[in-house]
Formats: sequence, structure tokens, C-alpha cells
Amino acid sequence: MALRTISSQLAAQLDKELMGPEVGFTLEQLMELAGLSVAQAVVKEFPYSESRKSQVLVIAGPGNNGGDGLVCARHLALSGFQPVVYYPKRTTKTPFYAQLVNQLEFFKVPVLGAGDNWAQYLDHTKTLCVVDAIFGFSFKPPVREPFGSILEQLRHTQHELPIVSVDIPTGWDVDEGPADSDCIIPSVLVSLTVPKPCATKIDTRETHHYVGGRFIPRDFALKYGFEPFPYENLDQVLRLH
Ligand SMILES: NC(=O)C1=CN([C@@H]2O[C@H](COP(=O)(O)OP(=O)(O)OC[C@H]3O[C@@H](n4cnc5c(N)ncnc54)[C@H](O)[C@@H]3O)[C@@H](O)[C@H]2O)[C@H](O)CC1
Ligand SMILES: [K+]
Repeated sequence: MALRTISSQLAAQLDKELMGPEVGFTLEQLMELAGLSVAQAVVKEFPYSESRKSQVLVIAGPGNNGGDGLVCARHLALSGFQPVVYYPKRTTKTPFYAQLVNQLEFFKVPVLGAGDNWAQYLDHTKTLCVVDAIFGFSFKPPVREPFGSILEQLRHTQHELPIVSVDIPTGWDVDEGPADSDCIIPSVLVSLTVPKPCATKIDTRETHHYVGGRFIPRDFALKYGFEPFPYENLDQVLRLH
């Protein structure tokens, strides 16, 4: 069956409607569910076991994709993993992001900032995977620093250290897919609400694809032109392929 997708423009419109006066979700609610979905995809792909390494590096960008990463790290800590967060460009747009960081400190999750030695965690003998929560559907190329250098390092380690991308593989054009051969290739993509067109460009032999962000009713999905996804029970993610 063809992959159901909506454009970046429609995704932004859908988001706005969910958080608009008629529906009334708050960003905080949606982000909590989005981050929980990503954590659940990580747990499904790399099940926790006391005898295995359990360190996960979460790289959080300056927008809401980064916020999803901060929430994901908290849920991973609750599931027995040892997340480490690298958050080089903290947003002060709302106090909410600082609250998410406080919650991570409450869970004793290290949160590294600009200038900290984050690259030490790119060691596949110690780290299970990297969660790419750098940019989502509002990314406009080209990538600005420090994120260009971060992506370059991830590209060099991606064959040993799998990348789990949140909503969009960072650096890919949301509608067109990877702009050039320098783009990262995630091992797992977790599309939120509904995949964006770039998801049709993944090679299913190297990238497992999940949908998460389970927060809309059937008729709302149909209004935006896609069939709802058949999640099971209370699962927060559904593996598409
Ligand atoms: N309904 C849902 O599915 C929900 C999804 N969520 C997540 O939110 C992101 C979209 O968030 P948004 O804040 O609109 O944008 P981004 O995080 O993608 O990035 C904006 C951020 O990045 C900066 N930026 C943009 N382009 C560049 C560039 N070339 N170089 C450097 N910096 C750049 C920009 O200035 C902003 O600061 C979506 O994908 C989901 O992951 C929500 O969590 C909840 C609902
Ligand atoms: K991302």
C-alpha cells in the first residue's frame, strides 16, 4: 500500500488547528505524546536489558523537534536507559523548554550545552543509538552552525551508531528528501502524526519506519486527506515497514 503523507505546509496547518481555539490542545500535551512515541520506538528497536549497554545520546535542536527529544530522554530514563542530552542552542521563547531541562535534571539526566564535549558519546561501544531531534518540519536549508558540524559527525558514525530521527531526518528537505549524498541516513524514522513526503525517499532496507504522535481522531485525519493508522491497543507507535 502507498505510504500516506502530507506536505510540510499542510503539517504546519494541521498542528495549528490542533492547538487552535476549537480543538484546544496545548503544545506541551502534544510534545509529551510525541516524545513518548519516540521513546517507545527506541525501546521496540533496542529493547532494554541489564546486560547490554543502555546509553542513548539525544541531540536536541532549538525548536519543537528538540522539545520532543527532551521529552523522549525523560521517558528513556524512566524505562531504564541512560540518556545523555546535547542541547547546544537553548530556546528562551517560552519558559517551557527550561522546565523540560529541569525535569531532566530531576531524573539525573546530563544535559550538555555548547562547549561541552558531546562527541565523546559517539562511541558505539558505549552508546546504543543517537536520537536526532535537531530539526523537524520547519527546517529550511542550508543547515547553519553548529548543526552542520554535528550532522557531519553523525554521518561519520552512523554505520556503527544507529540514528533514530524524530519526524524528519535532519538536513533532509521535508518535501523532497535528502538534498545530496552528504545527508544522514537514519536507521529508524519516527514520523509524527503522519509521514511527510521525504519519508517516501527512505530506503526500507536500511531505515525502519514508524508513525507516532497518536493524537487525532479518524475524521480529522480524513479531513487532511489520509487514512488513520491502525495502532494497536494503547501503543504510541506503529511500525509501517
Ligand atoms: N503535530 C505534530 O506532529 C507535532 C509535532 N511536533 C514537533 O514539532 C516539530 C516542528 O517544530 P518547529 O518548532 O515548527 O520547527 P523545528 O523544530 O523543525 O525547527 C525550528 C527551529 O530550527 C531553526 N532552523 C530552521 N532551519 C534552520 C537551519 N537551516 N539552520 C539552523 N537552524 C534552523 C529555526 O530557527 C527554529 O529555531 C515537528 O517536526 C515535530 O517534531 C510538536 O512537538 C508537537 C506536535
Ligand atoms: K529530526
